[in-house]
Amino acid sequence: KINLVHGAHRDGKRPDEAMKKWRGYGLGQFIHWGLYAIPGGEWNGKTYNGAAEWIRSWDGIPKSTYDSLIYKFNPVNFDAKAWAATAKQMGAKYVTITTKHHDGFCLWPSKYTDYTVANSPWKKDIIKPLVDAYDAAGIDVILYFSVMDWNHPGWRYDIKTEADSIAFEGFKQFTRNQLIELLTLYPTAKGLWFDGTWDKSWVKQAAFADELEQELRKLRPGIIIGSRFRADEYGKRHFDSNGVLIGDYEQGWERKLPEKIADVHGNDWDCVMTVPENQWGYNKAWKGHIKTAFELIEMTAKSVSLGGNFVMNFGPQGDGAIRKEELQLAKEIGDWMKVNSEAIYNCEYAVLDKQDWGYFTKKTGSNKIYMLVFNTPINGKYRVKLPAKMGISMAAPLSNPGVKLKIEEIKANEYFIEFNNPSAKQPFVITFETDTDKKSNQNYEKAKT
Ligand SMILES: COc1ccc([C@H]2[C@H](O)[C@H](O)[C@H](C)N2C)cc1
Repeated sequence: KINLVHGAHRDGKRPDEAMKKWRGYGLGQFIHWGLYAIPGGEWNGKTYNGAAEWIRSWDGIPKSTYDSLIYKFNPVNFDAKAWAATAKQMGAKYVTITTKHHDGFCLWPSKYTDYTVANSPWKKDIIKPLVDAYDAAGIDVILYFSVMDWNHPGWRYDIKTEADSIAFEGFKQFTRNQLIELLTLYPTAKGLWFDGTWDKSWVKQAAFADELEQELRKLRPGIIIGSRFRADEYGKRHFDSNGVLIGDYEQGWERKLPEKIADVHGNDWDCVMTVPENQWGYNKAWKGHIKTAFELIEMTAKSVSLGGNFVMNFGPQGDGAIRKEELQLAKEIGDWMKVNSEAIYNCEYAVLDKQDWGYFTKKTGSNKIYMLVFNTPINGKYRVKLPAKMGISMAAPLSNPGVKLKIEEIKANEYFIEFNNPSAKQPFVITFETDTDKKSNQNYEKAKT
């Protein structure tokens, strides 16, 4: 083990109530909204091929021209309650909202820069109504904050000269001021989601970032900060030089999912996912592969089955309305969650071998197991392997608990649960209970000798 001052200060899952609540969310919403939603991936009739929220970095647009988009920010169709209602009916338990993306435009009236909503035609705070609306809907709010700030004169990609160093010192104080301002203005926020922390300039600030993280945790006890905020003194990010996760949960799962439980190293984690292949901010061209509700539900099931949460991104339009395709997905996911969310909320890795028909989840603190079925076996028999001495009882469709499904023990600790569900067009859930004393329940049929 290397002696580290600014590596991880804790190992393993945080045991406190705030983190237990986070662990049980299952499904979340990401919102990417800002000036980039106005051009929506297009400029002077030409489409930008990168991610729409990165359009400022496109050679095709002078930076000052992009920056003057502030004078066009007037989202007449913005309705915080409507956004929260969409998330509520979808079944999201938390939302991560961009307060400031890389372009430096602040959706709150920060007093540390003029580049905020206060100096736009809209004038009003966007974050406050959103925090209030989501809090009222019972959806916890996490504030996304990009450290990299293309608008601030003190930002540097690396520190090469004395002048860089002086400028960046000012930038570091500005960043600290804005973070304290956000936690002070929006005290109900449950976490900070940091981005724009990969450049050398910030990676070299191990001591400053470590002290700042500790200051923020003292200011807001219980606040949740993931592995994207800071590097250790050797420049290691996410996992420190001893391989220990820095922060409260792993934030490396961006547009990708772990395959097996070993991939998550016993840590908390969530996956943040775009609906198109790689568009976070609003992009007019809704092109390439657009994930269906079925795919997004399967990613949610897979995430929870591996002990994580799944966060689906929304990129509201420049006028403040959520695009109809995203509203439709939210509706379809919500309809599925209405029937099956018991298998998602407050569930965890079931410590059972994955089977071809889908994913296992386990209700935290109970012996209830859920089988989330995405691939129905032609013979209607669902294979389940249990650890030795563990029994299985009362298998039933989650949507129809009165139906007792036949359980056949086909060999030691291996069972078929029979369920013919030919009309299934949507993923469905079978549930059963395990108990440690196998002798106690004889309702499974011994394999025919
Ligand atoms: C350099 O590759 C990047 C950098 C930043 C991102 C940003 C996206 O703009 C979005 O905010 C995502 C959550 N974040 C990682 C994506 C890819």
